[in-house]
Amino acid sequence: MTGFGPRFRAAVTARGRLCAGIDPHVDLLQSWGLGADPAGLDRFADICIEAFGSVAAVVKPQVAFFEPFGAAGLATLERVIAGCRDAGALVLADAKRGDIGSTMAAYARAWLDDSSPLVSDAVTVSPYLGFGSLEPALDAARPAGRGVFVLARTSNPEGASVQLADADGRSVGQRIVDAAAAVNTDGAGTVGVVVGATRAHGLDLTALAGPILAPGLGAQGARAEDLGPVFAEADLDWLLPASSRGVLRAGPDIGALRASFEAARDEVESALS
Ligand SMILES: O=C(O)c1cc(=O)[nH]c(=O)n1[C@@H]1O[C@H](COP(=O)(O)O)[C@@H](O)[C@H]1O
Repeated sequence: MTGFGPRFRAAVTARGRLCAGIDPHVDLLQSWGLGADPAGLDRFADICIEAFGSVAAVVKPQVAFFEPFGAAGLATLERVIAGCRDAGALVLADAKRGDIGSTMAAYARAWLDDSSPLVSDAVTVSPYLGFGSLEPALDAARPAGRGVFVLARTSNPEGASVQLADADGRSVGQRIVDAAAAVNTDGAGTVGVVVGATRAHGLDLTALAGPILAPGLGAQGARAEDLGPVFAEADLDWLLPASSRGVLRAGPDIGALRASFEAARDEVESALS
C-alpha cells in the first residue's frame, strides 16, 4: 500500500495546493437559500460534492457542522465523504479527535478503517492528551495509506497560550512537529501537522517529511501572498493551504462555486511558484 505522503503528493501535483473546506454554517445555508434543516444540509452537500469532488486535491468536511443534525447529519456526511472520494478527491475529515489510547482506537476505527461508513483518507486529531495517545490512529492509518493531521500551531489567536508554552527548551508546538517528523522517518508521510496561515508560527518544519495543512485563507484574513513568507523555511511541496467560507460564499451555483475554488487555488499556486 502506498503511504499517505505519496498519495498526498500525487493529488496536489495533479490538482493543485488548495484544500476545499466544506463547512455548512447555518448562515451559509441561509445565504444559499436553504433551510437550516436536514434537507438544506443535504442540498448543500450535493452542491459541494459536484463543485469540488472532481477538481480539489483534498476536501475537508468540518464534522462539527454536520453533528447538530444528528443521525441525518451523519448520513449526509457519509455521502459527502463517499461522493468526493468517488470523484477522485482525498477526504480529510476535520473531526479533531483526541482521547486516551483505548478510546482513540475507536476514533481510529470510525475515521480510518474500511469497515466504517465514515472512512476517510485522513483525519485531524488533537495531541492534548500527549502525542503518544495518538498511536492507535497512526497504527490504523499507516498500513492503509491513510493520514493523521496533528494540531501544532492553530490559526486562532488563543492557541498561543498552549502551543507556544516552553516544554524543556522547545515550544509545545515544536515538540508536536518533532514527534511527527520522527514517525515520518519511515518515508510514508503518515503524519501531517496543522499550522495556521494567519501569522508567523516560529516552527522549524524542515524535518517533517509530511503534509502541512494551513487553514486561515480567506475568512480568517490570510492571503495567498502571505504563504511564502509564513512558510519560508518549509518544503512548499508539502503545503496545503485551506479555505472554507472564503470559497463557499460564492455558492449555491455549482459553476460559480467551482470557479471560486479554482481562482483561489490558482492564486495559491502562483504565489508559491
Ligand atoms: O484543523 C483545521 O482545519 C483548522 C485548524 C486551525 O488551526 N484553524 C482552522 O480554522 N481550522 C478549520 O479550518 C476551517 C476554517 O474555516 P474558514 O475560516 O471558513 O476558512 C474550519 O473548519 C476550522 O475548524
